[in-house]
Amino acid sequence: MERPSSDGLPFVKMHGAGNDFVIIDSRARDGRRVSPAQARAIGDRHRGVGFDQLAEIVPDDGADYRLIFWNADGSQAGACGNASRCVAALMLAEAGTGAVRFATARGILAARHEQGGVWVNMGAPQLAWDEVPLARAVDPGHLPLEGGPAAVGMGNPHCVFFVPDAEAVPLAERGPAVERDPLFPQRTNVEFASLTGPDRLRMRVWERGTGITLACGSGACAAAVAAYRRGLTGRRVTLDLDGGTLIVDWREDGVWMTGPVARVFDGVLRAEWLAAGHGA
Ligand SMILES: N[C@@H](CCC[C@H](N)C(=O)O)C(=O)O
Repeated sequence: MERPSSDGLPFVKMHGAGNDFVIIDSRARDGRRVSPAQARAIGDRHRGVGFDQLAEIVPDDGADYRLIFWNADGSQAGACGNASRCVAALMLAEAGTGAVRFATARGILAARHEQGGVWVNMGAPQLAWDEVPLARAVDPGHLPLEGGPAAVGMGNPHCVFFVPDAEAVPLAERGPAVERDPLFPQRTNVEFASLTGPDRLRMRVWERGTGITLACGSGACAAAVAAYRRGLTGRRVTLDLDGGTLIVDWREDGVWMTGPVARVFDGVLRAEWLAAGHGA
């Protein structure tokens, strides 16, 4: 079989609790960057590679690296907790250090080895209506929507519903309707969570720009923050998602999150495929 041409675009495929990512390192690409059309083409699960998010690593003057997050529909996201953990696992191994600092659209975040895993500090939750952001001044703790969900920003918007049974929610119907509710000027990620034990939530997710995913790290952070604020849990919460379990710990210096990480395969997007207009 013909080997990939050397001028193709290398990538790494990873997942964190089933939330899957294509990771492209643009630090040595002479300023070339992923375009929205390329992100959509690479994200096509039939004609491309497929991902929930594409994480692009670019250089940054004030941090070890900068991350740009792309959704499968070609839109960008200000935060992605699970991709941040996956890239941090690569970077911690590459740097041979115990900690890294990386820049994102919401500022500089940190990740480090701790308690046998890779933890990422997703920063302070955004709890004011205009920080989430919401379209008008309502109480983000109890939104005027059916079910009275909570809105929490984690660098991206989240709408968290606490329901008796997350399994019973028709996610494919409720998710897109809430994602595009006029209360969310930038659309929103949508989470349905049920309390299943002390400091433990079962959660299912509809992600803005992607749809149903097996896990969402920033969503887990938002749900843990909302659960604490409602008096349902303490500040350290275990969340069981469709693809695995995440742990969130809301500390003085930010909302920390950890969970499983796997490097699945390395590949090269063929130069011919890219040049043929797939994502041009
Ligand atoms: N999978 C993510 C969140 C990805 C971004 C989201 N779809 C958005 O548009 O905000 C995570 O692990 O946080």
